[in-house]
Amino acid sequence: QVSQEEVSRLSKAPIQPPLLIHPDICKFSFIPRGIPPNLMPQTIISMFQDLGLISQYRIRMDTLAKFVLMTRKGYRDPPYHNWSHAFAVVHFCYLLLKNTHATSMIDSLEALALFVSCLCHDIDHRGTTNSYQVASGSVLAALYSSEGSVLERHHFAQTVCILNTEGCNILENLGQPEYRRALDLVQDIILATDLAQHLKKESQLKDMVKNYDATNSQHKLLLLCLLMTSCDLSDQAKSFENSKTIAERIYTEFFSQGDLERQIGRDPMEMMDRKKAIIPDLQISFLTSIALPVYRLFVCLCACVSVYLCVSV
Ligand SMILES: Cc1nc2ccc(C(=O)N[C@]34C[C@H]5C[C@H](C[C@H](C5)C3)C4)cc2n2c(-c3ccccc3Cl)nnc12
Ligand SMILES: [Mg+2]
Ligand SMILES: [Zn+2]
Repeated sequence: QVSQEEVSRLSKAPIQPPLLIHPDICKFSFIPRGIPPNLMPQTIISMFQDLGLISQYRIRMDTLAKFVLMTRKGYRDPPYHNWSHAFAVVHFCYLLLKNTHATSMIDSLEALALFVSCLCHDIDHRGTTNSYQVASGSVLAALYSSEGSVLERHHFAQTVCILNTEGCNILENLGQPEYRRALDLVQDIILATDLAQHLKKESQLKDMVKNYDATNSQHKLLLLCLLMTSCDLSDQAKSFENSKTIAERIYTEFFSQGDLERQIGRDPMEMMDRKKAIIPDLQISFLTSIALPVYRLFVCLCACVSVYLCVSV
């Protein structure tokens, strides 16, 4: 729980425009960690406001404040999958929604669902992977391993749990059909953050990008998943210094998991094994085989859509 005092302090604070919180906040090169952690909740509220989501969906300020604070509380503090990662992902999503054609390709409910998904996509992450949940026979594996994407199903369940907490339901003023659609979108988008699932969709994503059809709901969903993955990996799209710092946090998590796997008598994957992993090599293969293709797809999509927009105007 969060204290009523904290909620009312945040909900009564005047909403400053994002640029007043940090002059570089609207630049893709901005490192979100430049925002002090105690200012992150109000920066998120400021982004909600700037995207027009508060007025459009009649979100009560005290509800939004409690929702953001409960979400922050929902994150643990592993080296990488913590609140500051969630904030970095939300910030990139804000920039995407402000600066690219994405807004012409998705409607405002989808934008709301994407933004909320970015905030909540790793809630209660333990700093270990899906395969470790299954290998260690964790409670989450017992709950979700039959459907796969164990962690991501848990992140979504935690999100619903917060929305169902008294005074936290920021979607309460949506009509019933919109509410249903928003929750279904948040579920699909959070599930899309399982990289194993993203890799399986590679060919569908390529096809969507080539013949993007805004009336095709499958294309819309694939686009939202691509945007979500772009946000989740966005620390790799910044300065080398930032990418290196983030990779170090990720491998700290991976190697701790490798140590745990040894303790339960299992042989860790190379990228989890501090004795075998060569981080530069692993990062080059991650960037070339997973991260770069994501951003190339997005750039290609924007090119295709801007041609489409010029032609259709
Ligand atoms: C910099 C960087 N490096 C990363 C290197 C590797 C992997 C990774 O999960 N690899 C795979 C490789 C195969 C096929 C699937 C399932 C498993 C087997 C494990 C993926 C992730 C990495 N990652 C993420 C990230 C994004 C989403 C969830 C978790 C994380 Cl950690 N965000 N940034 C980074
Ligand atoms: Mg995740
Ligand atoms: Zn993430």
